[in-house]
Amino acid sequence: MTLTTTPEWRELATLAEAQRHIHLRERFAADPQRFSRHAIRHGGFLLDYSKQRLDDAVVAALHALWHAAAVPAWIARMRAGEAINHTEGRAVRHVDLRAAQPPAEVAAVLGRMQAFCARIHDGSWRGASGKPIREVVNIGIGGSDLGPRMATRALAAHAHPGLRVRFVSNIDGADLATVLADCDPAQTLFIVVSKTFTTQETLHNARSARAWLTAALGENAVSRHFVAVSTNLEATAAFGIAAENVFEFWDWVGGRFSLWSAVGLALALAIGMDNFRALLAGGAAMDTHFFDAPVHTNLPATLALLEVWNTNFLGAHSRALLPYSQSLAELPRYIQQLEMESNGKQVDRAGKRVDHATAPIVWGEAGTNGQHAFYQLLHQGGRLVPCEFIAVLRPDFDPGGHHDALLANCLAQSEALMRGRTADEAPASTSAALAPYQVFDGNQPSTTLLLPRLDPHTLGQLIALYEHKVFALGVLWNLNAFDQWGVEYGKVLARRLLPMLSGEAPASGLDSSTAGLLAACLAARR
Ligand SMILES: O=P(O)(O)OC[C@H]1O[C@H](O)[C@H](O)[C@@H](O)[C@@H]1O
Repeated sequence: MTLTTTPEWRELATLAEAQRHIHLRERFAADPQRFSRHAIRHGGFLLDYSKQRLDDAVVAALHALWHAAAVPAWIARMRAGEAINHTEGRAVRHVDLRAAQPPAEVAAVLGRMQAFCARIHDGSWRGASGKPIREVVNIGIGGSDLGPRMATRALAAHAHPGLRVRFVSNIDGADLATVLADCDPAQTLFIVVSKTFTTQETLHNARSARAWLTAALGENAVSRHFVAVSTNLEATAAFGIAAENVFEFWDWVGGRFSLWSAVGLALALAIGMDNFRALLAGGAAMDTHFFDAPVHTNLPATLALLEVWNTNFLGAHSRALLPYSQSLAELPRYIQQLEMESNGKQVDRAGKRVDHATAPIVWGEAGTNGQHAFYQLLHQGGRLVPCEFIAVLRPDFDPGGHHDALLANCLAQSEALMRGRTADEAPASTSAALAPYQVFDGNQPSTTLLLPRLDPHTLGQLIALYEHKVFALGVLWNLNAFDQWGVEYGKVLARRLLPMLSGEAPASGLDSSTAGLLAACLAARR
C-alpha cells in the first residue's frame, strides 16, 4: 500500500477540499487563540505556523500521517546505523559527528582539527618562507562548500581576528582568480575539500592554486600551504598532499550533511574550535529534540508536515525562504542543496515512480532585499508560495535602530501576506481608477521562525532542524534522501564535450542546438 491510498492521506485530501475557501483572515478572526495553539517554543526557538492554511483537524491528520508513514521507526533505523541509503549501500550517520560522546574515529579527527587550528591561530604553523598564515582559501563545491561558506558568514561576529577565510567553488576561473588577486602566497593556506576527491571543479581549481603557489614559492612549499579534507585518501596522496595534512571523513556522511565533519575545517579556522564545538553541541541538542519530542511539539516534524500539507494537498510548487538577517544571506543556497538534492526525486525506495509531488523548489533572499525585488509577486502574483521567515531577536550588529526596522519589516510582510487588503481598506486618497491596483488577495501562508540570537550553538540547532526535516520528508515521500543520481548525467555529458571544446576530438553525435552552441564557442577563439 502506498501512502496516498492510506486513510490518513485521504482524510487530508478531504480536509483540503473542505477548507479551500477559508481565508486566513477569517481563521484569525474566528479564533483569538490561534497563535498560541499553532506555535511551538523549544530550545530558545519560536516557530509560529498559525499563518498556515490549517486548523486543528488538519494538524491532527498530519500527525496521524507521521505515524502511518512510520517515521519514528525510520529514525530508529538511522540511529541503529542501518544502510538506509540503500542505493549506495551506506549508513546515514552525520548525527554521530556531533554526538556528545562521538565515535573514536570522529573524536580523533576533531582533536587533529583542534591542534591544527591552534597552530594556525598562534602562528606556530609557518608558511614555506617562515611567515604565519593570514589567508585561508577553501576549495570545494556543493556540500564541500555551501555549509562552511554559509556558516562562516553567519558567524562573522565570532571570527578569529587576523585570519581571512574565503571560498572558491566555481570552475569559472574568475572565482579563483579574483580571490588570489589579493592573496600573498607566503601567507595563504588552501584547504582542498572533496568527499570523493574526483570532482572536476575542485581538482581543477586545486591544480591551478597549486601552480600559483609553486610559481612563487617552489614545489617544496606545497606541504606548508595545502591541506585536504576527504574520504578518499588514495586520491589525496596522488594529488601530492602528505597524509599528515589530510583530515579524514567517512562515506556514511552525505556531502550536504558534512559541515559537522572536517569539511567544517575552514569554519573552525574562521571561528575557532571552541565555537565549532558549540555548533556541534547545538546540532546535538536538536538531535535529542527530534528523537524524543512528541510530534506535536517537534520542530523538524512540524516543518516537514507543513511541507507535505502545502505541497501535496494545497498544490504549492515552491517555497520562499526569507531570512531577515544579512548574516544568513547564504542560507537559501545551503538549504537549496540540502532539500532539493535530497528530495528532488520521483523514484521511490522500491524503484517505482511516486504518485505524488515531492520536494518543492526552494528559493529566497535575505530580507529586506527580497522585498524590493520579488515580493510584488508574492503579494499580487496570484501564485501560492508558502513563505518561511526567519528572524534573529538579538542582533550582533546594530549601529542604531536598524534591528527594529528589520523586525518591523519581517512581521509586516507576513501580516500583509496573510491579511491581504480589500478595496474598502485602500487608502482614502486612492482614486477610483487606482483602486483595483490597491487590492491584495492575502491568504498567502507563512511560517515564522524566531531565533534568540545567531551564535554557534543556535546555528547548529538551525542546521540540524533542517537536516531532520529533510530526513522526515524523505520518509514521508518514500524517497532515499541520501543519494543524488540526478547530478551525474550532466557531468557525463560535460566530460564528452570537453575534448570537443579543446579541439582534441571532432564534434560528433550532438543535437543541432548543442552543435550550434559548440561551433559558436569554437568560432570565438579564431
Ligand atoms: O565533495 P565532493 O565529492 O567534491 O562533491 C561535491 C558535490 O558534488 C556532487 O556532484 C554532488 O551533487 C554533491 O552532493 C556534492 O556535495
